[in-house]
Amino acid sequence: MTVLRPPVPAWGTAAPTPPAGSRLGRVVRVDRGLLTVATAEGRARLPLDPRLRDDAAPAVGDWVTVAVAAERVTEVLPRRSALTRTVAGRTSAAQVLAANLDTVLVVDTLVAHARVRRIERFLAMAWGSGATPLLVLTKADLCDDVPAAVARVAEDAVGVPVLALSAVTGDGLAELRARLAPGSTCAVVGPSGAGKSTLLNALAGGARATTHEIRADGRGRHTTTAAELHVLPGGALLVDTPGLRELELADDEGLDAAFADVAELLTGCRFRDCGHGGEPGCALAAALADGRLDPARYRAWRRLRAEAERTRQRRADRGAARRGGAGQRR
Ligand SMILES: Nc1nc2c(ncn2[C@@H]2O[C@H](COP(=O)(O)OP(=O)(O)OP(=O)(O)O)[C@@H](O)[C@H]2O)c(=O)[nH]1
Ligand SMILES: [Zn+2]
Repeated sequence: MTVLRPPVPAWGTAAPTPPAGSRLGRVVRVDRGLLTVATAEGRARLPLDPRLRDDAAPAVGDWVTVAVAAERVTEVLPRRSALTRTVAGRTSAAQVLAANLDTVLVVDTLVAHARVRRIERFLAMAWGSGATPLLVLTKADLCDDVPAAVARVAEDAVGVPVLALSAVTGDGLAELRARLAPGSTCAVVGPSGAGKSTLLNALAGGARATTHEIRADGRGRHTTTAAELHVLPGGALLVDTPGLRELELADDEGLDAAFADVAELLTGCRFRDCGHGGEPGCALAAALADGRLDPARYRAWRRLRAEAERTRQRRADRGAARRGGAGQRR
């Protein structure tokens, strides 16, 4: 096997035991058709065993087994957690963006957003992945009253730690680094312009290669599709996943966690199948009426729930079509 670079020094706190007779590796980069895998011997660019192609493709962060003699990845080991998005289009297949994450950094700015509304879906996505979300609020240098802004957001981000920082002054960066344990794996998600790239660069130091390239034909910038796992100076591992723009919830797994307050209220509805649309004894209606539930938060919950339901329905339809014997795979 061709050793390209020294191996990833920190193996992750939960490295599985390699199956007998094979070598264990972690996927650190995915390019079209080729995986860069770090093993104890070093990094290698390897193809996937053709027999595996019909299965879910490995993602950055996946633990895999490598057949040394054949120089190929033979097996993707079960994932502890996975950050997924639904691929746009008719099929709504879930694409794994990053596997085996411990922490998902949900990034937004402290400027001009008093509430957590626009990142609720990212929090839900983080909870749904099985990892623990950490809310990072950037551009503290542009915010007049950081503690007040943090307090407002923290109120809606139930159960999620909130950290404020500035990539310009460096304030708060040390606190964030201290939360990323050596050997743990994290990823960064958040809306456009939130400061994700800037934060990644600040965390990774020189370790991160640019993901923006100038197109040879002069038609402007494009973002490479490669996702990559970087080793941060402190020993934590960071998944760099470009293209998280068109986020859609793949399921409602994360919703109850992101909206724990709403989920709690729901248990009080008189009817178990309450549609919360004016039925008698609806606990949500009562909470809205007496101000315990913020109407905007309620609307956000309904929107995300409907989105998850549409995705679920499309998946079910697709599954039914496949079982119907059309014989079209993938
Ligand atoms: N003042 C200040 N500006 C910042 C900070 N962090 C990022 N910025 C600026 O905010 C703008 C957006 O930052 P990016 O890092 O490109 O944001 P992004 O989330 O990666 O955006 P997309 O690539 O569109 O997803 C840039 O002009 C940054 O220089 C900060 O802490 N303070
Ligand atoms: Zn109800």
